Amino acid sequence: MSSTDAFAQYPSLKDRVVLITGGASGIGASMVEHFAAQGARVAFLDFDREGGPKVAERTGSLFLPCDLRDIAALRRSIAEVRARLGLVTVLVNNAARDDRHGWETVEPEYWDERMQTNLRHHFFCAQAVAPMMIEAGQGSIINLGSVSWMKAQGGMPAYTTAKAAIRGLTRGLARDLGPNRVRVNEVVPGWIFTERQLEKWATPESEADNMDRQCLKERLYPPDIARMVLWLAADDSRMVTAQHFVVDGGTV
Ligand SMILES: NC(=O)c1ccc[n+]([C@@H]2O[C@H](COP(=O)([O-])OP(=O)(O)OC[C@H]3O[C@@H](n4cnc5c(N)ncnc54)[C@H](O)[C@@H]3O)[C@@H](O)[C@H]2O)c1
Repeated sequence: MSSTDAFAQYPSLKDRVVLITGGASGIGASMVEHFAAQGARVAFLDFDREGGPKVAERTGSLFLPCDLRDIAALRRSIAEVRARLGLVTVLVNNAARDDRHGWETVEPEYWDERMQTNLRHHFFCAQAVAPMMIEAGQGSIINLGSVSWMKAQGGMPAYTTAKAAIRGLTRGLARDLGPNRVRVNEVVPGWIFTERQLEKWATPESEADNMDRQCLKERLYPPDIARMVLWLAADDSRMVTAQHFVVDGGTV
């Protein structure tokens, strides 16, 4: 990152139990690092058995291997987080996969798998942690959306459909859980230069096109998202719920 490495410390995050999905790489790994640096007690679920242990070792966090498409496994993992760390009061629903697919070739099985990867586990993780948040008297759930559908981006209709649905999930759950002091918000990343993006999709042309559309003429990196997520998790945002926050350098 070209900006400062200094970032805010939130006293309310110290010792808080935080659960992050997809923490083994990319934006999720940065969030694990940022929450650990706040003194939070962090657990993350991911099916990457190579990357997960490295992030866990670097940050002193708890890595539980889990394929989030398997709801029974997800529920077992979250019960284990509770047993080992205590009541989860911050959930970041981050895991997803932006595989490209042509609209002509999509079959029902593929469509369903895309929903399982990009949408379904967000709800079931929230369902599993909400009772802990209610017991604790507070909670913050942060769902990761995407600007792709807002920009009418093509080439991955199942992904953009799932990501658009994150907005509805966020607002519906915010209404249901608000009386119990559980907040639900969405962070919407623009194009964030993770290893996967650099490896898979970044070309000089695509980057130049994106930079033309950004007001701020710099690349965005995972910490730019992690720092917005910290604020939404902390008590500093105590009356903020049912909202979405776009972090994209001002893309039109
Ligand atoms: N990078 C971007 O430009 C960008 C843009 C818009 C939105 N987002 C969103 O931000 C979030 C993080 O994206 P990223 O770029 O860091 O992605 P990434 O691919 O770098 O990391 C995603 C992580 O989720 C894990 N994961 C995926 N499917 C899983 C499953 N079924 N079970 C368990 N773990 C699984 C992966 O192993 C990986 O560690 C996603 O929700 C993504 O849609 C990213």
